[in-house]
Amino acid sequence: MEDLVEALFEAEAVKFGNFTLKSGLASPIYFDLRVIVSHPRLMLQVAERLWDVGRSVCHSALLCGVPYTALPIATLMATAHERPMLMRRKEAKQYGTARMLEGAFAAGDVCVVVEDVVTSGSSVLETADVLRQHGLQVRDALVLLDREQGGREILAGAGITLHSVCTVSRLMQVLLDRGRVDRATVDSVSAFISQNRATSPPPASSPAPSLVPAPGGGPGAVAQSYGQRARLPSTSAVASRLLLLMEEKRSNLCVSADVRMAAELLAVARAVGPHVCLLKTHVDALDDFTADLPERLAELARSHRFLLLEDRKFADIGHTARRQYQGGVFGIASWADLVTAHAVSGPGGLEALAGVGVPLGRGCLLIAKMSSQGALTTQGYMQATVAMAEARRDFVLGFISTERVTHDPSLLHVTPGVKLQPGGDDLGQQYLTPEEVVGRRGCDVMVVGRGVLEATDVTAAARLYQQAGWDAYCGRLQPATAS
Ligand SMILES: O=c1ccn([C@@H]2O[C@H](COP(=O)(O)O)[C@@H](O)[C@H]2O)c(=O)[nH]1
Repeated sequence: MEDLVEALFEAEAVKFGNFTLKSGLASPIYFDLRVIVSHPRLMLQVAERLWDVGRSVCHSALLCGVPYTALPIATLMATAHERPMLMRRKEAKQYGTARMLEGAFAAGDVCVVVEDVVTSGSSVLETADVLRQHGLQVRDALVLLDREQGGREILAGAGITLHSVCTVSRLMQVLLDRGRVDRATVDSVSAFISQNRATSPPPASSPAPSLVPAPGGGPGAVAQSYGQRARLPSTSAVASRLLLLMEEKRSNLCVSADVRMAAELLAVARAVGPHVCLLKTHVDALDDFTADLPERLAELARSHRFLLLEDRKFADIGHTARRQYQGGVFGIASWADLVTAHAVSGPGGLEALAGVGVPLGRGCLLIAKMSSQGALTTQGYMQATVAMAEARRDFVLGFISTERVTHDPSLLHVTPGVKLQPGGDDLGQQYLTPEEVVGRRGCDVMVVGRGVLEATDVTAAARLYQQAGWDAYCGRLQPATAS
């Protein structure tokens, strides 16, 4: 191991100086393991040492390298030890199969994640999430270098054991013993490491929410209670209504009542009513919609204290969207507290919807990031959606999204694709757990459809999800605000 550390130093994979990290922190040490592709012997050495530390968990597992640096390393391990490999894409292909994961596997297969450097563990978690969403079991990750900044503990919390070839303190000791660095450098690195330990992972593709202050100061959205957020001056009336209701009912559960018949819809509303803050409908998918249905639903919503969300996903030009919202056989604006809309048509569509909804006290959730595999909601699209929401704060109370797209605590994140077991369906739906969505990603409301509807006891299933969602929420609060 000592020789490997020195070889990494020689290859300039470890550097000392003053570096600004992606997070904005100034660090006295920098690891750039990408350079090892130019050193074939070193590559082989790294792959062999990783195999050594992971031998007991790798011998019957698939291997998957975190893109990109660990991809060639995992390839060397897989070929040398004849283990099948999987390749995770960073972005789904925009043509052909649109797969996020390449290679052959079956649900239940065990896969070991391979990574070059672990800091908070977020890159390993991103890859593990994709693997788990495809039904694979991920229990172990191998890493060349553990920076000892909280990644091991965070991964353990997600059920993943980290096996490392080397830690940063061991690496510094080797370099000191071999006269490659002086004592002052060792001390500054160790001070930096101990002062910059993560306690929770940042959500995928964005900075750690609990560390980001809310606009105007104070803790970020994730650390504040629903009740506190309801009372912020920037929170709209309709968002505040929902947040207070969530606090009062101790529920961040939205059941998606995707049924075919009106009687079934009413039965679901009755069965889950006490356990939800929102009931989501697709009234255009009912075989027997009648004009009296909305009032019967609204009556149940009043008696059980939940709001109605019609998941209409408006996407047309303003002139048409206005008619679809206000008129037609469904008369959505007259009964749905909230609706969903795509940002794809630009601000005109939203303006038209707001023109109808605001005078009626209604709200809108803009669709920022869909749950389905290969969704075209890219980072740029998500940012543009947030900008559009910010311009119509009187109407837009938040987003439909599988991750937080803003740290503003007065905007809500409502997340579909939730089940107690991660996985997916055969048409691209992808499921995350309540703990992942609410606890780790910091989303606010979880949308559960088939997870509840396909249960033999719908009420008991709703109660179970309500508890899981609430526990995940309490777990992310600052101690002073947890209830
Ligand atoms: O990105 C999205 C947006 C909306 N949905 C809707 O949520 C439910 C999910 O149902 P499950 O049975 O839990 O899969 C469904 O009504 C979708 O239209 C979504 O899944 N993803």
